Amino acid sequence: MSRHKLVKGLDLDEELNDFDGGVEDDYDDGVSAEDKEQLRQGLIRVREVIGENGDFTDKEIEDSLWHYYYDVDKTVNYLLSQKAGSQPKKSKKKKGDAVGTAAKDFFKDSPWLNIPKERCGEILIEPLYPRGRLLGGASKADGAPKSKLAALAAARKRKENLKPEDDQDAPSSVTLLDRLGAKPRARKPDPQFSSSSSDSQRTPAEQEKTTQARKYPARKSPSAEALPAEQLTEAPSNASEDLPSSGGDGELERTPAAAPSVFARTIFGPSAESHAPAHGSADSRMSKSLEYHTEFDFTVPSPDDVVIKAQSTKRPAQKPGKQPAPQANNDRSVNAIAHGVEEVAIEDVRVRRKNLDVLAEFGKLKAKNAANFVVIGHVDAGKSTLMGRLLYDLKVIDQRTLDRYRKEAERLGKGSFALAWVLDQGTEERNRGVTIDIAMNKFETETTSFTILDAPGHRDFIPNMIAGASQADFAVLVIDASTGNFESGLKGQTKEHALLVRSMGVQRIVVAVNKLDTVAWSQSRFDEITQQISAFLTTAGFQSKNLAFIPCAGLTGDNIVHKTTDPNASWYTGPPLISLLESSEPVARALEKPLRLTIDDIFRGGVQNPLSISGRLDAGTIQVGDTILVMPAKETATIKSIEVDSAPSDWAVAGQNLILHLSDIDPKYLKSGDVICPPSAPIPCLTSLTVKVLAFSHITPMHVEVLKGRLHAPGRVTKLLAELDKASGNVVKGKKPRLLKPGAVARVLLEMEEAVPLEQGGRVVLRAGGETVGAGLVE
Ligand SMILES: Nc1nc2c(ncn2[C@@H]2O[C@H](COP(=O)(O)OP(=O)(O)OP(=O)(O)O)[C@@H](O)[C@H]2O)c(=O)[nH]1
Repeated sequence: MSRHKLVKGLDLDEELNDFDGGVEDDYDDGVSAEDKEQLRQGLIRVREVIGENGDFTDKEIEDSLWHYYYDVDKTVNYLLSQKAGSQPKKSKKKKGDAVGTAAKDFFKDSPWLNIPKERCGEILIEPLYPRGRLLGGASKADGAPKSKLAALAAARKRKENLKPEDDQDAPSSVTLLDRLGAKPRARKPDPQFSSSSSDSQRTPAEQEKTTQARKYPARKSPSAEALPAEQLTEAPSNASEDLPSSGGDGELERTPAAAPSVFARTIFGPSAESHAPAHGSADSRMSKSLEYHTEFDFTVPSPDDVVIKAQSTKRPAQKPGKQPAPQANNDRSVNAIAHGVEEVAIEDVRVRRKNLDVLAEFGKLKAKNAANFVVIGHVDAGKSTLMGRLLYDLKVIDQRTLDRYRKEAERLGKGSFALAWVLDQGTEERNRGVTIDIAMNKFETETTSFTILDAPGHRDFIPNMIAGASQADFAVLVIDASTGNFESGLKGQTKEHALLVRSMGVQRIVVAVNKLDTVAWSQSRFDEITQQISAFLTTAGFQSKNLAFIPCAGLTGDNIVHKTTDPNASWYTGPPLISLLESSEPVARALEKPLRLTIDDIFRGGVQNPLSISGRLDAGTIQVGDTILVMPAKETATIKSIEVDSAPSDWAVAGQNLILHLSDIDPKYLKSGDVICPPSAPIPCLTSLTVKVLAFSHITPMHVEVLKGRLHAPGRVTKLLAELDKASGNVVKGKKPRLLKPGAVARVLLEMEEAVPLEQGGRVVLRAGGETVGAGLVE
């Protein structure tokens, strides 16, 4: 399966945007912009529903909305019941009605309310102190009543000022992702329940601040904790009034047992009330008959923590203390993503560089030759079918899979595309019967390990074809030999593709004259096509010795892996396609050059690898633990692990197709087309470059898109500097070009809208208005 298709599917930005826990960066006065918008919309809707029925202030409505987590119905119910004075007062509450009507309403859609009485547990403890009321209310310390929102804002500000010491050294610009990665403070013992001396050493004012701050955690979902029964039955009031001073009588320090939540009380039903001793008595806190209740020291790990820890120690990847060291750059949010994921899954393993001599390792390997080839040609020439057949005949895909494809393709009325589906995995590709993006597949012969880059033939997807061509060592040009189609292909993408691959540095082409079954294996048709294509390719700069032609039919498998047995094709005595592929010379690898890898794709490589990239190593070597530089972002990252051709490896060399799992970088610094290089030898980032260009169509000073692999960057041809002699490359004197005609070679000046990672010798393609207008070399 295509690597691209296998690993795509993660939109980190989207995932990060989806994350809403603990984010405080965009809070203004303690209320996030999102909350404000929810409040604004909620207010409008509540006003619409209430109509004439209430003279509530905006603040009252907003406070109710806040507590009901923007649930308009519940807010309206509450407000109207307030107005009607129908809420039963606490003192008048019936025995056994511990939860109250409002709480039941709140949970009315919850199936667990119907628990048979005999299965209900019993709660024998009452809340240790009156719970904050529904809307919390504000501290009246300053004499003026504050709304819940104002209290929230104030609490947040106080919380900011009360950051623990270990946070104070952190840079002020802590990113969202850092927060994601931060160890949750909630895991620390709650000082309110801690009997530590440090707590008792704090001043009452400090303890008051802590209490206030803790009252307003980041909102995620309505919690039962926020809606105790008493709160649901009483008007908004000053919550702080209801809370005992944490620094006062020390009651809280002595009584760590939490009060039952509304959820618990709803589940346990009336028993909680009926068995509850008088509130505030010592018995209420330490009932002897309460088998499951023992004093719990919150400063030690909870039973859950113990179990989780025990489970985690069974997994080697979860070794505590193996977290990567904190990085200098604190908004390296990828680190934080990794941490965020690891908080809930598996802890990271520190990346250790083994200081391998990669070239020596590669020498020892005695690996097979490796070659990437791009399959090009006009739309519907039969490229995917041909490659599907190749993979099938080589037993890379089995009969069952092919039968399944055939069945599904027939169901869609596209039975003839079954083999193409081996490569075309996308739903849209299958529905439309058209390749859209490069599909990568691998196969091996005795001598060579091949990577197929199946390119789309349709003109709309030329940029994807260019991305594939940029990674290819040679090309297979597929030509539809059927009557009329060869001719239309010539006018279409057959020539354009051939020119493009040549421009990208490809020197060898195997021409598959396909669909010969449709012309009864006519030798004259084959000869005619060979002649025309050969003439074109040699003028496009391919040497005759680097051209090979083969008559074949991908659909029937003739001359693909096995020689045809069709009597009409007896005139052909040459080898099948696979032999021609194998005869390609091993590619010279730029092993000694500085590391260069153009990012092809960025994705989540798994739970342990939240950020991964793929691409072909153009030059140099790389090993696990290396620090790399991403250009043009100029950000560094660490190579956490490497996959070469989908197998884990400690190192990789030029010419290999890799997946690199990264750490210590924010994904926002990565995009397809960026270049990975060593910090000691960065690729230059250019805003202005001179290019020796071959014009495919007319070029004047104009806007163009510059493509190199997956790099697509807008720019402008600002000057036609000189026209060059095609043979010698020398400047043609006396000619100041104002326009380049198709076929002309010239030196042009390009100004880019932003810096692009390109260096001398880099091959680029220029496109404008959906057409390829030229291709060239950066000088
Ligand atoms: N008769 C015959 N039909 C073929 C042969 N090869 C492919 N076809 C048919 O040609 C149609 C197009 O085949 P594809 O493999 O999708 O062509 P493609 O070049 O990959 O198309 P794009 O990638 O979209 O440009 C399908 O209906 C195939 O069944 C062949 O050798 N003989």
